[in-house]
Amino acid sequence: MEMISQNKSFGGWHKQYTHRSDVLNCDMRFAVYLPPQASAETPVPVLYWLSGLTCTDENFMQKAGAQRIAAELGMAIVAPDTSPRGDDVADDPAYDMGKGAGFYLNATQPPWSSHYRMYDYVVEELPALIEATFPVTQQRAIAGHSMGGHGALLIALRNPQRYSSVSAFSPITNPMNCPWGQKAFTAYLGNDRLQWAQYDASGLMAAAEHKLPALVDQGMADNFLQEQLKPEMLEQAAQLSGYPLQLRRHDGYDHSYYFIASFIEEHLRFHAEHLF
Ligand SMILES: N[C@@H](CCC(=O)N[C@@H](CSC=O)C(=O)NCC(=O)O)C(=O)O
Repeated sequence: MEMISQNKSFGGWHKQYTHRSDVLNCDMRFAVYLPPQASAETPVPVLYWLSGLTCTDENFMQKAGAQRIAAELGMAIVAPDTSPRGDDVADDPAYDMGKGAGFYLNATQPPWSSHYRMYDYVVEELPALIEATFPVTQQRAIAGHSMGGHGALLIALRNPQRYSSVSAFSPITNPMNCPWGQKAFTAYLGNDRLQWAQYDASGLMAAAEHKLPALVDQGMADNFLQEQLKPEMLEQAAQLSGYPLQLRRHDGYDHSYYFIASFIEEHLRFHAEHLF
């Protein structure tokens, strides 16, 4: 693992690293924010942030303004990339397929299956590396935006024992029934809808038994709201299983990081309630 940048921020440190990923079979980059409290004597819990289509580890760290509150709360934040990277990794010219669009699943179909295993990377490999390297505890929360909101929800729903809480901004809630999800699932998973269902947040929430605190914020001026995101599907799923979902709608907010920056403090404080 190699550190490629570091910046002091609110008394803590924002750092970027590259490392070899055995799961993804390529070199990867991630970012970590370590608050001032983090030390071998006082390890801190970690919030994993999953970004959306076209993003890298940088979008959240540079635009969300999360570092001030993370420093106050004593919470580390880890932001992975959104797909495998490198010259030998399959890609597609469209922004919603291939690099930058890993959808946090394990692809089963060629040419994607040789690298696209973001589910295993985020659930297993990256936390193991983070916990072996930095002064952090095994207390974890997970959050994300759009495609990353979908990733955070499905990963928390499938691994409730690994996280204390989950939150999302503008998540894709029902990828089996929206154009972004159907395109990605067909390419990465083939036509078997039983495989698709393993990665559908609404289906997973409707059937959930072990329930985590869950917060979702959705802007009502979001261009993707009706065709791609469909928060009402997650709401219906939560009603079916009695899931403790807090879904908030905000007039006038769009899909951008201006929306995320407006409410990220509330998400960090929500996670802190359950992490500490
Ligand atoms: N057509 C756009 C689409 C890309 C986009 O809007 N990406 C969002 C996430 S959308 C769902 O996952 C994003 O977070 N963009 C990065 C940012 O910093 O705002 C395009 O190609 O630009």
